Amino acid sequence: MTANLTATSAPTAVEAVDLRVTLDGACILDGVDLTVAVGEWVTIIGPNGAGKSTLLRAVGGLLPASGSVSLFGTPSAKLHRRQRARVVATVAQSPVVPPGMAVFDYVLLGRTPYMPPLGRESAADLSAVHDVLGRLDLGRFADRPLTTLSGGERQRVFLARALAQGATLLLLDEPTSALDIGNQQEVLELVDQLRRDHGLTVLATMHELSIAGEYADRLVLLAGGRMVAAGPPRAVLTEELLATHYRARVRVIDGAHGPLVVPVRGPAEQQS
Ligand SMILES: Nc1ncnc2c1ncn2[C@@H]1O[C@H](COP(=O)(O)OP(=O)(O)OP(=O)(O)O)[C@@H](O)[C@H]1O
Repeated sequence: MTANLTATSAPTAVEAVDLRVTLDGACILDGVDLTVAVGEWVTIIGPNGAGKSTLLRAVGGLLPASGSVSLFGTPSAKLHRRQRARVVATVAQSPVVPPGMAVFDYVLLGRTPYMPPLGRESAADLSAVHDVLGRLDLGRFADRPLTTLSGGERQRVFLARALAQGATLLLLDEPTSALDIGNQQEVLELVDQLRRDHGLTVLATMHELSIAGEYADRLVLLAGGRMVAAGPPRAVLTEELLATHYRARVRVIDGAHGPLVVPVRGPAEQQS
């Protein structure tokens, strides 16, 4: 089991203990302990295949895992699907977009946990969607097919659906992977603002290390299904840890909002 990540005595949004996931006979998560305080932003980093998405999905109850997960003090196993959906919203790496579906209808899907089975949306559901579209400056896109939006606009719609769900824990799997650098910053600033305005808790995965460190309160470094480091960005984004676990040659520079990780080439003789 890896070291516990408990950093504060604040109420916890996520408490995962000895989380293990085996898929097709392969051990993908190998005993991970993770605590995320209410209102905190924790980002999971690590090389390709480290188990980042698997950890996020296990926390969200989207795949079977052994060990235990509690969400806001309630064992996740005791939450029915609809109850869990009111607490935690997941934005997948590439959400499936039903062809031709308009933005409004897509965001309305976020209200499913509040609708009776086979029932229709209520006035409160419609009002919640209008509200969230307004807050995210998406009102003008309401009738547009989602597939016609740009990557950045679409990412805002995915967040809108998660917010319409009313959940206070956001699980974001590489929320910026399809975005240019400007849109990356815009989307992450938006998440941070929503976090501050609405007391959301954020657990994300990310490959952009400098950006990960600028926005997260704490980073978790996964490698081979194990947590190999965790703590404030300055403690995790070190040249030594990144060389060991990413096999990356980098320089880490002090930035105003956290360490900045700059990839550097090796000496010329090593490149031929
Ligand atoms: N159904 C499955 N059967 C066997 N192995 C699987 C299955 N699903 C995922 N894996 C493996 O689990 C490992 C972890 O996958 P995961 O997607 O969690 O990694 P990741 O850290 O998010 O990777 P990336 O950064 O590339 O997105 C990978 O080696 C992947 O091939």
